[in-house]
Amino acid sequence: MTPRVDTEVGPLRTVVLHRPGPELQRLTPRNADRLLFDGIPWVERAQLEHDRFAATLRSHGVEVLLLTDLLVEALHDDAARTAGIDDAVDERVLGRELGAAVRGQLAGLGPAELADALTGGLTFRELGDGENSLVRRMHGADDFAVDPLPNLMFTRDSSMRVGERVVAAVMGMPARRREASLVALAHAGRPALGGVAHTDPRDPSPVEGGDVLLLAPGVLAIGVGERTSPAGAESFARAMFADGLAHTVLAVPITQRRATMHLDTVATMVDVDAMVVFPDVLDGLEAWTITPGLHISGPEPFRPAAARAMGIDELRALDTGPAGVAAEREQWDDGNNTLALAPGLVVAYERNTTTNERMRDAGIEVVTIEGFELGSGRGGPRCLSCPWERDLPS
Ligand SMILES: NC(=[NH2+])NCCC[C@H](N)C(=O)O
Repeated sequence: MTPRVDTEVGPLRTVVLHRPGPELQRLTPRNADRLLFDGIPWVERAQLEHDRFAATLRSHGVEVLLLTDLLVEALHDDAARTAGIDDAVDERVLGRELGAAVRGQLAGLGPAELADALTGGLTFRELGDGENSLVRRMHGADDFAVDPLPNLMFTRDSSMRVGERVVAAVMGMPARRREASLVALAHAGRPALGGVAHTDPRDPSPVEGGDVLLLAPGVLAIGVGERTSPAGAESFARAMFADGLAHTVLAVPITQRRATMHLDTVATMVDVDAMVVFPDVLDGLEAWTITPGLHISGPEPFRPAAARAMGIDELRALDTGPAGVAAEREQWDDGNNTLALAPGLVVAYERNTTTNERMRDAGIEVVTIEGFELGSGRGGPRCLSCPWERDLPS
């Protein structure tokens, strides 16, 4: 039977994570902004935190698939190798001659080394000796000939599973564009896992997984803001309806700024009828309701619209603490970005003490992990995980 994911909170069986690797080693104060990091992580420590996160999931009976393992396996296949290399080598940056040389260099690598190069990138210093190229001479030795993908560990954003379907995202930010094709490639090597289908390969409108919340079977919320555009939400809704994967899609406007880059930075589901929400947005959150045939109504307040679509009386909102500085600090540190292991059981960063306490007061069981280095890219347990299989909540 093909694994499936229908909700945010059904008992989690299998998840895809990416253990941060050589790509994090590339971050410097000069490139961090462009590569979407707010700090320079201590890499070994980030890996340790990630290993502990994976161990926490395993101790709750969750099978953990690591993206690098899938990718290396996929890169045994010639077509996959060519696709990965084609996507990584940008002739607009390298020019024709050097582009060909870099292709040749990558083609000579074994699957594991190629996976390292595709995720960690290549600097001009790391290119083999070769032709007398203006491009080579005019670039600094530490400039990137192939960009690294330091955000790859946020596996939630680059692909998502809705029902049986795995959808490769269309990434909104140039720094993350290649992640989605790399992830698609990694999964394509494992057809047993269900395969990947793009919403529509001709459609470039962005939709990132951090914006897509499976509120209940057949009911999706899509944040529209910095990463997902109205056109992306519309085409995603159309694709979901066409394949019978949703009966209602709620498009939820969120402020276009760094702190609220995805819907899951301000709200995540913690139980079948409850979310943890950043108090500053709680009252203002609205939704456009879209149903098959692209019938659109709204906007109206989000929670009643969501409850109606979900067929429940009320969608409970637990907040991050009283609006103000404390809540703002914890929202920035991904206090609202929880990963549910089952209804009423979530993984959260330890540091967000107020939010965690409030969730516990409301009867939610909170398992904490450290996230001091992992969080420097602005992502919490939900962003760091792409559920591959969940049971339906009972
Ligand atoms: N689903 C999420 N909230 N993901 C967080 C992604 C963080 C990443 N550095 C970015 O800016 O893209």
